[in-house]
Amino acid sequence: MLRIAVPNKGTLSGPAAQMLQEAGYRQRSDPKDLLCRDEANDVEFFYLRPRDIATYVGSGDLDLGITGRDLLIDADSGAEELLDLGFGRATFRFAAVPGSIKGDGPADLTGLRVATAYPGVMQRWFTERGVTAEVIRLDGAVENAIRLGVADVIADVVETGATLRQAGLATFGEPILKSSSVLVRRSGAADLVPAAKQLLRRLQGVLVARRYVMLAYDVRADALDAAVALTPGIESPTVSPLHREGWVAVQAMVQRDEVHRIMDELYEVGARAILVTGIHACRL
Ligand SMILES: Nc1ncnc2c1ncn2[C@@H]1O[C@H](COP(=O)(O)OP(=O)(O)OP(=O)(O)O)[C@@H](O)[C@H]1O
Ligand SMILES: O=P(O)(O)OC[C@H]1O[C@H](OP(=O)(O)OP(=O)(O)O)[C@H](O)[C@@H]1O
Ligand SMILES: [Mg+2]
Repeated sequence: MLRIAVPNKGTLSGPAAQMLQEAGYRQRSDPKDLLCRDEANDVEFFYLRPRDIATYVGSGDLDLGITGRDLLIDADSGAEELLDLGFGRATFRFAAVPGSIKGDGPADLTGLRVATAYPGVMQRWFTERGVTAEVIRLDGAVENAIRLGVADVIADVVETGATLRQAGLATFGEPILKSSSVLVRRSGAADLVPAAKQLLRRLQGVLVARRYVMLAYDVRADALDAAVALTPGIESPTVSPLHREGWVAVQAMVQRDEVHRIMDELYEVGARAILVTGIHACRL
């Protein structure tokens, strides 16, 4: 039975379970459950702290896991990214009291105290740049470390930036990394077993279903080339004859975030009855 690690709490937990459900897997009904067997798919889900997931997968005790890219890098435990799952996007950034740091380059941090819940990410970042700084490991509420005099600078997850603003801090410098939820496996593991390949394909299918919509419209045959140039689809659009002579119906997948622009342009080339429908599942 395939063994998968899923976040049990926190930002990634709900969206991870939702995505697995959309991919056709059974998920726990009680948030206190730490194990859920999906007999039909021959998969067992273990609900774990997202920070621990790379450790279990890196050791080979679990086959695959869902965690954050920042947590994967921080753990440095022999697990590697297999697929970006697209939710839980955040940047990992330096922040300080505005004006308190003399510059925003790595060397400007020399000798400073940097508080973070991601000491592995930070140690590596400093080592790679040959900068000596003191990394202070905290568990959370890192923003408080500066006003409490424990650190000069923090390095933390920033999503909306609201937490930093409320603490009177501002980001500086380039983002340390861009994080997202990721599917991970043991580094350098042999080929995926069939059940793991199937899970990967299903998750890729969910990503496509989320990214694309189905567009259908009618257009005069003499404007078909112009319309199809706007909606080339994945392989090629489906074109079927309409009962009304000289008209055809077209169906093609288009990216959700482009659909309104494409509809405007289709209308301009003469397309009518332009309809958009969602895709619930997909295997390309
Ligand atoms: N707004 C956010 N706050 C915290 N983590 C976020 C946010 N957005 C995305 N993430 C990602 O979620 C992961 C951290 O999840 P984790 O469950 O450890 O912390 P959390 O969501 O802050 O929960 P808690 O602090 O309550 O334990 C990281 O990969 C991080 O990049
Ligand atoms: O940019 P924002 O949208 O404000 O989100 C980022 C903040 O959210 C998280 O804190 P969390 O609430 O998890 O508390 P913690 O520091 O105790 O983990 C994270 O550590 C940042 O502080
Ligand atoms: Mg947190």
